[in-house]
Amino acid sequence: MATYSRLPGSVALITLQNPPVNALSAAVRQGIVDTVQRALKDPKVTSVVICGQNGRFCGGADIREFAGPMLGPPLVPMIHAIEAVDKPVVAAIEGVALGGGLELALGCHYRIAHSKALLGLPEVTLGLLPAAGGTQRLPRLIGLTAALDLITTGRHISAAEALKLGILDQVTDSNAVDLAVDFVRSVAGQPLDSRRLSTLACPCPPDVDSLLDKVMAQVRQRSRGALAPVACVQALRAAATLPYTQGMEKERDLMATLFNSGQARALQYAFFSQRVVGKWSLPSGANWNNSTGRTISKAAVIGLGTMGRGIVVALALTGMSVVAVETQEKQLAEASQAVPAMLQREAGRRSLATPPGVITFSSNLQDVSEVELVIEAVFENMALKLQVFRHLASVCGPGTLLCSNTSGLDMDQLAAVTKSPALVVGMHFFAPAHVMKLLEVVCGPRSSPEAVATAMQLGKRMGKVSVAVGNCPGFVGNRMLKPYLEQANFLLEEGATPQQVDEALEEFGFPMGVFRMSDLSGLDVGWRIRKEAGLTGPGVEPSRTRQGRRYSPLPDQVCEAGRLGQKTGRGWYQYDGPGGRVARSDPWVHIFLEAYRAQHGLVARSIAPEEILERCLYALINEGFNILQEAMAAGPEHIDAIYVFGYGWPRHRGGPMFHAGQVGLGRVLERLEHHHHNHPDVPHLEPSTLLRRLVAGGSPPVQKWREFINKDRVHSQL
Ligand SMILES: CC/C=C/CC(=O)SCCNC(=O)CCNC(=O)[C@H](O)C(C)(C)COP(=O)(O)OP(=O)(O)OC[C@H]1O[C@@H](n2cnc3c(N)ncnc32)[C@H](O)[C@@H]1OP(=O)(O)O
Repeated sequence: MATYSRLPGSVALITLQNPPVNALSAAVRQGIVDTVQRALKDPKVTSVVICGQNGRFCGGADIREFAGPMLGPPLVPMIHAIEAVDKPVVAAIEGVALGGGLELALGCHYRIAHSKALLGLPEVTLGLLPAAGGTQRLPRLIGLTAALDLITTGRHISAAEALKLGILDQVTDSNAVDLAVDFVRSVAGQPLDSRRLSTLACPCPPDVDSLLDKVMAQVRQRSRGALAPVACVQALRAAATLPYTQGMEKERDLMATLFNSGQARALQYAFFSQRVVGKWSLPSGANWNNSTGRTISKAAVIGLGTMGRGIVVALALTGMSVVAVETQEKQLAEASQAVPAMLQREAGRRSLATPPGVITFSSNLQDVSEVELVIEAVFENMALKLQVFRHLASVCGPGTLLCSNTSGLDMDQLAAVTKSPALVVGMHFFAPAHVMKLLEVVCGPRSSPEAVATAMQLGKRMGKVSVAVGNCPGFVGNRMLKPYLEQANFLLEEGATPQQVDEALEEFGFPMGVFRMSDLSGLDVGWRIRKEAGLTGPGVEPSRTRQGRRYSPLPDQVCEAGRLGQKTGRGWYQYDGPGGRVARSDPWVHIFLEAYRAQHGLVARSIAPEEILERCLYALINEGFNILQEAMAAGPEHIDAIYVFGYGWPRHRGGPMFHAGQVGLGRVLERLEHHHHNHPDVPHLEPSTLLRRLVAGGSPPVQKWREFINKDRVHSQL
């Protein structure tokens, strides 16, 4: 709703009220329409200020309402009516003015903001465009070039930047509403024509067409199949080339197409998934709301390889002091050069309010005795990690939280060698750890609510999307990746080339196909994990089966040929040299694949992109159903957030579990059955019991899956 009050000096104050972000729900829109009418009719009112309750102007349209029928007054005529009012209307912006919130402000005659306010038109991130006149008014106010940037990226900007761009008229460090009230009194009675943005011409550079073509090309390349950024450019072309009324018609038509697209639903689901995962819970009943984490001010990181360095930077960026330990002198010397430079770069990029914490480098594990939390980030080797944990247990006090940045090893085994297993949790970062948004917080069977809460809070402080997961091999992300990678290798055995597999996945929307990604991360990484699992290495027979299941030794053989990927200039592709970035097809790989197939009596066949996608993606999704069944993830949103934020799953496809729902669970089941029939020696293709149960239950939407997940799970940890 919106409240109305009359202040001394003939000012009407309209306050939007819909906590927590004063989203423009039907009730709020109705409230605005009614209160604006009241101000208009009241002869004692000469001017109007619109603000939001609790220091937040408006977070835009109420996204939750998008799923249902449109009720209440629509935004477009409401904003038109405000613009047409013949008494000055000022938007007093505190907190946020986003999406429809900023569009409402653009319909006002003046905009005044607090210096800490954030403004933006993030609709594109929800698969939409600013369709309450945003694509037509903003470019008329700040020019086409700046509007293209803001609307196609959806980025939030500071009040200072908004002032510079001309979106704001004034910025204040004190109360924005008070300033707006004073200001509006001072402009009462002045002409308003030039303040009505819809009546202005759109400032454009001389060569509008070439600018729009250039931006369209950039957007298409960046968006990897997403529709909304393209529609944003089309709407802005209309703003630059058509009168306002026709521009609005174009905006409306484009919005109608987007609004009903699967992509908008997927992106809105991704928005809420990101928030759902913050609300973790454990089977004990402990959850985000009833558990208190510790506030960490001093932490340590053990191991300063690529991951450890990134973690040190991520921690220091929160302002805490960090002890960075590396026992190998050469590695320590390199890290103590590299880490401060990384920190400086990242702090500059983020324009931080808090100065970064102090980092102390040491080769002595004893130096972590005073810290409150330790993150071990040594090599992915259980014996080594156990050794470090034993050492930590003797060096640190019994109240120190001990975390491991393992990507899939048993956290409970590590907890068992410590004095306080309840204070042990996994913190699985993704490379580069100071940049990547995802953090898997691995809850072992003995992890206490306090330990989980501390790790989740710390993740949030580092700006991560933290997802609590259960303790199983590979946790959630890497466990699902395994059948995906396995299928990619099988497809090579059967006749595909690395390029064909990568192209199908990139066309789907992944930034990189599996083989390009493997070259980037290094083929030795997976090889070492497989060696640790006894699947490869000296003494292991190079056959195509392991423990009665199909196995492809292809990646082992490529790695053992010294082709480690980009770092050696050769992997699944060839590069210009070690460290090269541009992948080119390598005749060596094709000859190698032919020889391999001949050696194993395999006859190459032509494989369609559809089969590549089905086999890779449905195998991954199937494992997601197993994970849900075993409660290693609390819900499909958790898996989807992990894949969107950590594994490059295209956001406009929501995540693997959401995608399964969009494809149709029945279809996914049928194709898995088909592929399992053709490959009975691949257990990962055998449809999950949960998937079968969901299909038998009428394929409910993803939000209802929890009702079908077996309550008497064997391994329940979440
Ligand atoms: C005709 C159609 C026109 C569409 C135009 C639009 O306006 S589309 C919407 C554009 N607006 C946005 O995209 C803003 C989305 N919100 C945010 O970016 C952030 O929530 C925030 C406003 C920057 C606040 O961030 P903060 O970290 O402080 O809080 P949360 O993100 O955790 O949000 C708190 C709760 O509020 C819910 N919520 C936020 N925005 C909206 C919204 N626009 N509609 C509905 N609900 C919203 C959010 O889901 C959180 O809810 P919980 O239940 O507490 O999880």
